[in-house]
Order: sequence, then C-alpha cells, then structure tokens
Amino acid sequence: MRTSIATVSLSGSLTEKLTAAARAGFDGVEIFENDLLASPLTPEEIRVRCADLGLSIDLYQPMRDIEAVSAEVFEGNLRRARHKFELMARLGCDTVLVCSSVHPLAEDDDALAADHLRQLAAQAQEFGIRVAYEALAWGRHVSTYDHAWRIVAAADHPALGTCLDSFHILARGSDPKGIEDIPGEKIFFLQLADAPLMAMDVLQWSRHYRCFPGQGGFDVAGLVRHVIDAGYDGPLSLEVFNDVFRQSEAGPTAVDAHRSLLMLQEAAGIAALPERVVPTGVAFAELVTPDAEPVGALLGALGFARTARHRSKPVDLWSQGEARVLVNTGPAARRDGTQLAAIGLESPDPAGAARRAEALLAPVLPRRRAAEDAPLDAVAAPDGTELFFCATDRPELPSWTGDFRPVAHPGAAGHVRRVDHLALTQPWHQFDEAALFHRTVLGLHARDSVDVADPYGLFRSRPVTSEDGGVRIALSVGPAPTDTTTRAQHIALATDDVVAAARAFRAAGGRLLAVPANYYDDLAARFEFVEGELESYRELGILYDRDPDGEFRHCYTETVGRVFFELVQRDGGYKGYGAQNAPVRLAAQHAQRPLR
Ligand SMILES: O=C(O)c1ccc(O)c(O)c1
Ligand SMILES: [Mg+2]
Repeated sequence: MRTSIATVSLSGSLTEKLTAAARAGFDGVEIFENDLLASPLTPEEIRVRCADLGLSIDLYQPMRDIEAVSAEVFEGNLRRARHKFELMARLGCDTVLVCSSVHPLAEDDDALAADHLRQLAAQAQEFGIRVAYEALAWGRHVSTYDHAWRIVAAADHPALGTCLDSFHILARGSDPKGIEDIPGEKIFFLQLADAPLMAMDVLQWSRHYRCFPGQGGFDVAGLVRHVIDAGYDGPLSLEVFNDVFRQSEAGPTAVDAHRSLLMLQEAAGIAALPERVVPTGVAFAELVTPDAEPVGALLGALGFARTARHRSKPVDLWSQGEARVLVNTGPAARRDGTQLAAIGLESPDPAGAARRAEALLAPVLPRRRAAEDAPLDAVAAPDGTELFFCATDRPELPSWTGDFRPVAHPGAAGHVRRVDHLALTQPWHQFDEAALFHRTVLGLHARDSVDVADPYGLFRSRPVTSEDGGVRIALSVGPAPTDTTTRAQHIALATDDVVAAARAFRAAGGRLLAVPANYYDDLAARFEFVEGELESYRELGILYDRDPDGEFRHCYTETVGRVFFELVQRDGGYKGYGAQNAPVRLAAQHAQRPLR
C-alpha cells in the first residue's frame, strides 16, 4: 500500500522533513499546518518541492473546532474553512482533516454536528476537497471512532468521510472490529501510531509518547487488518507526536518510521518481505582497540587463548569454548577507542538474512572488507554496530574463519563456554528504533523493558533474544550520553561455575569489580545459602539473583575503554539478566571510574 507520514512526526524545517520522508521511501506526506505556516516557501513552491521529491500531499491538517456550535460561530468557521480550502487548492492537496471539537461552547448535539459537517463538506466540494472527520480521544462530545462515523453517516455527503487514527481508537480501548461496519469508501484516511501502555491523561499521552507501530504496546497491525477488511485502500500514514523524535535527526527517524510500516504490512498480511532468518548463536564479538595489550591481558586472564591472526589485517582471534572475540587494532580503533564494533551472528542462511535486512532498510556493508577476504554478508545496526551473518565451520559456505591463520598457542584452559549475551548501549534517541530493528531485521523477540536506578539517572534496558536464548542482546540507554559508565558495552560470558571462573581470573592477575558489603548483608536477609557460599560471593564480588525459574550468579571485570566483561552462571531456567543487581553494579562502576 502507499505509505505516508505526517510532517509533525519529524524534526526540522518543512523542507528537511520532506527530504527525509522522500529519502526514506515514503510515497506521500500529511502536511501539518504549523509546518506550512513556519515555512518560507509559498504553497505553490511546497507543491513543486513535493512533486520533485516524488511525494504526494495526502492530507492537510488539522482543522479544529468546526462543528456543533451556534449559527453565528459556525458562520465564522465556514469563512475560516474557505481560506484553508483556497490554500489547499494552491498546495494541490485534496483531503483535509477535521478533528472533533474540544471547544467549551460546542454542543452535545449529533444532529447539529452532522448538519455543520454537511455544510462544510458542501463548501469543500466546490474546491474538489474531501473532509475527513476524526474523533480525538479527548474530544468534548465526540471521542470515539464509532461516534464520529455515526455523525458522518447521518450527514450523508459524498465529500464527507471519516479519518481513523489508531492512537485515538486504541487509547480509548474501543474495539477495532467495528471498523468493518464502516464502508471502505467512507474511510477517507488512516493515521497510524503506537504508544507504550501507560495510565495517564490521554491528551498528554498522545502529544508526547506516540511511537511508530511495533514500538509500543498496541496491536496496530490488528487494527489495520480491520481497516483493510472494511475496504480501505488509501495510504497507511504515520502520525506520531513524540518528544524524542522532535529532537532527533529527521533522516534516521524517517527510516525507522518507514521500517515500522514495512513490518506492519508484513504483520497485517498486506505485503511480504524476504523471509525472516533468525540467528542461532554468536559467532564472534569484535572489539576495536588502539592498544591490544590491556584487552589481551583481560582476555588472557579470562582463560582465552590467542588462536589465530587475520591474514592481512591487525586482527587477532581469541577463543575459548564456543566463545570468540576478535581484537582489531586497525584504523577504526585509533579513531574510536576501545569498543564493541561488530557482532558475528551464526545464521542458517547468511545471504537470506542480508536480503531481509536490506528490504528493511538496513545499510548493507561491503561484502568484502578487503579484496582477499571471504565474502561476508553484513549490515549496520542503528547505533553503527556491524552485524555479520556467519556460517562458521559449514564447508558449503564461505566462512570468516578462512581469513584467519592459526597461531601457536598454549590452549585455552578457562571456564568460559560461550557468549551468554552482548549488552549494547544505544544513543539516547535510538532506543525504540534499536528494539524494532532487532525484532524486524533479525527476527528476535523483544522482552519487557526494565528501568534501573543508576546513581546519576535512570538506566533503561530491553533484551532482544532468539527463542532458545542462543542469541541474547541487551539494548540499553543511560541517563547521560557523555558519561563513560552509562555508555559502556559489555560481553557476558557463560560459565558453569562462576566461582571457579572468578577465582581463576583473579589468580591470573585479573581485577573484579568490588561490590559493597551492604549488598551481601542484604542478600543474607533475602536468601538462604549453604555454608560458605555467601562468603565466596562477598570475597569475589559475585552478585546473585533467584526467580521461580532458576538462579543467576554473575561478576564483572574492570572496564577498558567502553568495554567490560561479565561472567555469568545460569542454573535452572533463569532467563533474566540480574536486573535486581544492576543498581549496585552501576554504582560500583561509577565508584571505580568517577565522573569527570
Ligand atoms: O493532538 C492533536 O491536537 C491532534 C491533531 C490532529 C490529529 O490528527 C490528532 O490525532 C491529534
Ligand atoms: Mg490523528
């Protein structure tokens, strides 16, 4: 279906918004009145600009407080409307949105509202314009879609229809099934927005917290299904009022927005995308670092061995069990400092995974980083992390391991089995985008987001995982974008015996994050431990959590650049990440590296 986006959903000037929408692949836009009023371009110039960008102007909005008022006030409203219709003719836009009135003098009189909307539509028709009447969730007398439709039906004018807005419908808790009772040709427009489920004033909720479909808690795809079944064939248009999007760059927001519509159409069964290829495991994590020494020392103490070196580049492969870490001291490292730059994901079909990613607007990276390298399918995540789709040790497919030559090594003798999870801190304005990206592009499941108290703000974390936990990525966003502790990324390594792993790490010269005694006094109050167990945790800085599924024990290394390691032991079916312990861990990391 055609896709459209309201200019209010993007930041910047009108021309910046239009350019971003066109580049992201939208077919059209809804022009918000304020964006037009603030633009130095004349309506004719805006029309030309849109045409040049290949965008249709699908809707002009909003017109407010029109209906169910005194005859005298309505006279004035019609005059006001005429000016807007003239403007729309200059713009080349044929549909106007009229919101249900919030005016204190509006009367609770459906017959009067219908009469006024009929007169408005008759005037619009003279300009070749259609009026789409929308129920605002906080409308004074009309606040539900079915009520708005009853008034439109009663008015019975060919230039009058209804505009459905998923936010208003779902925020009111209306049953969207009833949409199928509206004739498709009377649904003049469909606006889509999701929102996190919150108990708050609906106007504030709508104006500040809307998000793109798939990023909140509403079943927007289910609603769209009903609208399609009603016979609607107009555009799918995003109308998202969101405080974060207002501040972030329009280009990436528009891409995020368009990705959400592609995903929505797949979910609603309207359009197909290349099939989902869900990764089955972590092939490697790649660190870039200007100085291989401290990272190497840390990996060595964790029991990793340097097992291979890239044939042509300054990249070492460190291995232990199924865990592999690449340490890259190439040019990017000198630029960016020590950080987690890439993730290799084991993929059943690397080329298929890349095709889906590309269809979902992920930037595709060159297949070979150098002429002699094995071809690898890779894309960039929103935060710039490179994701490689790998087929490790599958002779029928090219493997990244072919680019590495084994080096003599003493053999890894540690307690690490594999990568348990990767924790990636997102730029503050890309948290929702990152979750949607990992869900749609990688086919991972987004779990509930948790808020954790950091001593200097709030830290939010949301895991995205494969069904069996073979891939777990914890996406997070911290309070202060410039603060190194909350920008840290980490690699969590799975072990069957975290006490032994921690002891071995310390014996090899590694330093574990020290955890305050108060934490252990509290643990003793919350849980019963076998003799000596708590003492080991206290000595080593091991944190503990238990839930009905199982137990979790974990500890942390010091941080190099932006990166630290975690050793984790999961027992039973524990699926979490020790969120209970995160405030203590964050405070300890701040204490270790005071804010500058
Ligand atoms: O918040 C508002 O006023 C507003 C305006 C126009 C819309 O289409 C809408 O859904 C909300
Ligand atoms: Mg709306």
